[in-house]
Amino acid sequence: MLQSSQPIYPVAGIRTIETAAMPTAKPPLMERAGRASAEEAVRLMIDRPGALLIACGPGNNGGDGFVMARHFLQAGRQVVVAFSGDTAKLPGDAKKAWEAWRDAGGETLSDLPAAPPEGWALVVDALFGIGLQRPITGRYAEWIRALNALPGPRMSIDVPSGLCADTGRVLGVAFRATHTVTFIALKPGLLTLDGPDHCGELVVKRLDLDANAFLPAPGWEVRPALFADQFTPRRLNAHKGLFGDAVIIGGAPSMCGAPLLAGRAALRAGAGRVFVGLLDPRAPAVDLVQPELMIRSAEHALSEGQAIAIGPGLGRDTVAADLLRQALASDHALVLDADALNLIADDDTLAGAATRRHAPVVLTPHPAEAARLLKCSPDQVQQNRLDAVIELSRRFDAHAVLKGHGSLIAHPNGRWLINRSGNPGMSAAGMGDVLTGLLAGLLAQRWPIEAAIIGAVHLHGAAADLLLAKGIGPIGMSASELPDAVRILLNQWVAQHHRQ
Ligand SMILES: NC(=O)C1=CN([C@@H]2O[C@H](COP(=O)(O)OP(=O)(O)OC[C@H]3O[C@@H](n4cnc5c(N)ncnc54)[C@H](OP(=O)(O)O)[C@@H]3O)[C@@H](O)[C@H]2O)[C@@H](O)CC1
Ligand SMILES: [K+]
Repeated sequence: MLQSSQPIYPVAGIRTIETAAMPTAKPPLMERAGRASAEEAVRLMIDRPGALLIACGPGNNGGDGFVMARHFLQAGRQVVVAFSGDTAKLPGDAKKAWEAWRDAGGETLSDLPAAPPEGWALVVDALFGIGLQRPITGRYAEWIRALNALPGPRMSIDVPSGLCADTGRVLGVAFRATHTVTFIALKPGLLTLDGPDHCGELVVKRLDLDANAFLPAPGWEVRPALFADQFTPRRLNAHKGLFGDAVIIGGAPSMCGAPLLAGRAALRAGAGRVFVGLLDPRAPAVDLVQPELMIRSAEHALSEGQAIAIGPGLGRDTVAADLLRQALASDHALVLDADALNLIADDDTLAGAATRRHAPVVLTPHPAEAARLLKCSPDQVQQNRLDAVIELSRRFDAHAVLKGHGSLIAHPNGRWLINRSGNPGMSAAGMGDVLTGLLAGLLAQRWPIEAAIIGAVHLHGAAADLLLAKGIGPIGMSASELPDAVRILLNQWVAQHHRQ
């Protein structure tokens, strides 16, 4: 079954939902959060006898930890709680949770104890959640480093402490969880930049709240269910004309590999025909590995096709700029990648032509290209990837994909998504060209623009995950291996969808 997508809220949205739900919530939300954490912890401690350690912080995240500790104490499990703050300064709900823990007979240590000889059954991080305001220093930083050094499973409550829940940045130092239980809904920072490295396995506990009923979700996690409408089985009486023509433009001298990779990906995504227009006058007339690709001069190829992707290996000279101008003037859906993005970043006239286009435009930058387009540094883009992709989409009135782990997609209508497929095997040359080709291939088959973008981004990562599962990578995974995996997945998903 194709799992449905989950909503994503920045911290401000989670706060709005909490504030609306809190007055009537029975049992209170913190009780639900502590209980949900305890249930998840039980699963992680199967076959792990002995004590668990819960490190509690000075806010409500710590409160969740005290509730969780009380559940284990009452169930007769040995649990050790460390809290270095002043209980008198705990916020209301957390103070009640500490009192209930104390009244149940729980003891609170003011420093981390030494681990028992057999190790902890589980280490729980209830130090900071969505209220983290600044980099962690001093005693809390020491605690996090010490906890990270412990063997065995490590669970974070709501957010790994030290991770910014909105951006995925590490503020000072962050707890490295093997499991994270997050409440109400996903948050962007858990899914992009350094978030996935710190969350481990991520589980959402909704606390019996329907978040969308309180506040419509601004963002969504990418899942195949979002583009499954396009999974049409092919009629027996099909012919290539039904599946459209994709056009890839690029390949200046010494850079022909990039558009050829994109072309192969477009074929594997199912395009009826793929034209590759190369700028290099001495380019080979045929791709001997993929002779189905129809290699043309760039000018010639531009007159073909239903969907155009321009940029892989394009170069930035006047010939390239002129081709980009022609592509922008066409009526077709247009994917801009690599040097096409760099040209637009450097030339206001080209940027204006991209922004004013009637047919859809998709920008697919990596962080450095995004920085050039936004006239800032790659670091600034990475500091807040979500804001960056939304700003790109707004500024160019275009669809934007910001690549990198936890790729982000923003549409001109304001909707955004985060993709979770993919792995470090994709940190290799040519992977971006494959994404560009997939997009062109799906657009050529007349997938609606949003479905094509979401589908291409997800397939791209899922194909790499399939290779990884077969032992092909992450080390040494290469871009030319991806298109075959894309084909397998796409056919599987279409068949699966029609069996349901
Ligand atoms: N609200 C609800 O309904 C529910 C909330 N729930 C739970 O509450 C969590 C949010 O709780 P929260 O708002 O109290 O924030 P939290 O993450 O505990 O941290 C705030 C404390 O940390 C401090 N502090 C911050 N940064 C610091 C730093 N770098 N270094 C040192 N101190 C720092 C900050 O101090 P201050 O900035 O005021 O000096 C304040 O004392 C949420 O993630 C979920 O787990 C669930 O129970 C469900 C219901
Ligand atoms: K935490």
